[in-house]
Amino acid sequence: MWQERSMSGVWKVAAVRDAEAALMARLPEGTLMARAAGALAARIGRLLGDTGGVYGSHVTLLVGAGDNGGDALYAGAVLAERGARVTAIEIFAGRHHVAAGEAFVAAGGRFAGRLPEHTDLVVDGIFGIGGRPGLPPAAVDLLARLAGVTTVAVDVPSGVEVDTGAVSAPAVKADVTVTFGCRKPATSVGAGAVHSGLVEFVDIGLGPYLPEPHAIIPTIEDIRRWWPRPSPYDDKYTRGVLGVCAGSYRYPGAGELAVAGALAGPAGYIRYAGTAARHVRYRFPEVVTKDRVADAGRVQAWTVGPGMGTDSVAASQLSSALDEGVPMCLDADGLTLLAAEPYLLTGRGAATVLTPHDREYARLAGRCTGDDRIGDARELAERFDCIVLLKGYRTVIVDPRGLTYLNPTGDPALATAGSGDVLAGLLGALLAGGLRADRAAIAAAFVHGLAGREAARTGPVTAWRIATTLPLVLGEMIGV
Ligand SMILES: NC(=O)C1=CN([C@@H]2O[C@H](COP(=O)(O)OP(=O)(O)OC[C@H]3O[C@@H](n4cnc5c(N)ncnc54)[C@H](O)[C@@H]3O)[C@@H](O)[C@H]2O)[C@@H](O)CC1
Ligand SMILES: [K+]
Repeated sequence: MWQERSMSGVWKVAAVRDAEAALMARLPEGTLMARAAGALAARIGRLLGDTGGVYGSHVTLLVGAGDNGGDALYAGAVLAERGARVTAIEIFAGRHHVAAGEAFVAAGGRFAGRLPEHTDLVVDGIFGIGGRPGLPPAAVDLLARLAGVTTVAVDVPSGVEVDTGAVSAPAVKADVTVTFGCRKPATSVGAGAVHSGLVEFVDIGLGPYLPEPHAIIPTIEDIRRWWPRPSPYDDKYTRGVLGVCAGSYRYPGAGELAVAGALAGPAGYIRYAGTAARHVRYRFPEVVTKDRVADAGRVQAWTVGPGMGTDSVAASQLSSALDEGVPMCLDADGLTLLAAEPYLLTGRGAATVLTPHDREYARLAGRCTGDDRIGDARELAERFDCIVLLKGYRTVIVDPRGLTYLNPTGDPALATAGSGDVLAGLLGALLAGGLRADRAAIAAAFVHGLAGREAARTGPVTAWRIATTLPLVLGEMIGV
């Protein structure tokens, strides 16, 4: 039973089917479909309202053989009653949800063998949670001819693998996906999240019947609740001291960016250790710098890796930081060092967060990320007994027990050099501030994403601009 949080959980098909069966057994037949179709029609009505209204608009339904097509047809019936000209095209000739088809025709909708002259909005009712990856050629052809038309996907974008979000074959690219009962991986992770566009959740009453979710999408309220705040009795030490080992003679910028990210976090004190010390000292007078981790003094957490290099000096810096036995965010070159020495973390008592992008993942896992990003992250978390933050448009965060979170604030603008250095610094500061390591990873990704989006509003995004936007976002949105 996961009633309270059903808005932000993500469930796979088997769990959705079980919950639907349990709920349907208590309701008159057709109730759930009526709820779904009513909400779908309302959402389409709002979209059409933005472009001249429902009356007289041209809506095309792409209708598969199952209940997903039924939802589209019932919604089409509502729109036809409101004066839209609604055309339904069967993807599989002669096969559609019979009762929904009758209601659709009775309301004034019409079935046609080919596309109408003009379409204002297309509804993807080809496949829902019964869909297998890919689309039939007829659907691919129709979608190509409808390119550029506003597209609303029913429940999930057809063609996306529902349980993983993988797009391994042709799939619908929606502007809006209206999803029923709960969110699914198809709309929440991987390329599927991109194909879903804006996801609108419609509550059809499944909440009480859903088990523990496959993954959780944190909300801004979660982040506000978790973010450590100083008490009147705190001093700079009790707020947490973070050690940052990042940057080098060759890449001093990585040190500066990691420290900039860290300074936005809740730690009271940042110690820097590395060969970019001079640069860091000049840019941040508030940071105490040393060349060597071994000389840095006591800290409550370490961020190690960005731009530090992978030579023997870097390896000994990492090993000194590991010796401290405090929580650590290990990123970038630190991950390359770990890939070369996979037993580095064995027997470690303190939490470690690994923050790979796809190429770093491949180095660590010995294989590329595949179609199932949640599965990929879980595999690495189990292997290293660590928390893994696998970066992407929807960053996946898993703990070794398999608890999984999907960050909803990702933005393409974040894919810029040095952006990850800022994230690693911020994450480390949250660890030093005493936040549980999985939450530190989620909170850092969430706020980092918000900062990227905010920075993108006023021009091209650079890592430095993400870092300098963090305090603004924290003040205005998280209330720090
Ligand atoms: N079960 C329920 O309680 C509710 C279901 N609803 C809707 O029902 C949907 C699920 O309906 P169905 O279970 O009928 O399944 P779908 O409507 O997803 O379609 C399944 C049909 O398409 C075929 N198919 C799937 N992938 C294919 C592919 N790649 N190529 C060719 N054929 C393929 C299947 O063999 C099957 O005949 C949900 O997504 C949702 O839209 C909603 O009405 C809400 C209530
Ligand atoms: K669909």
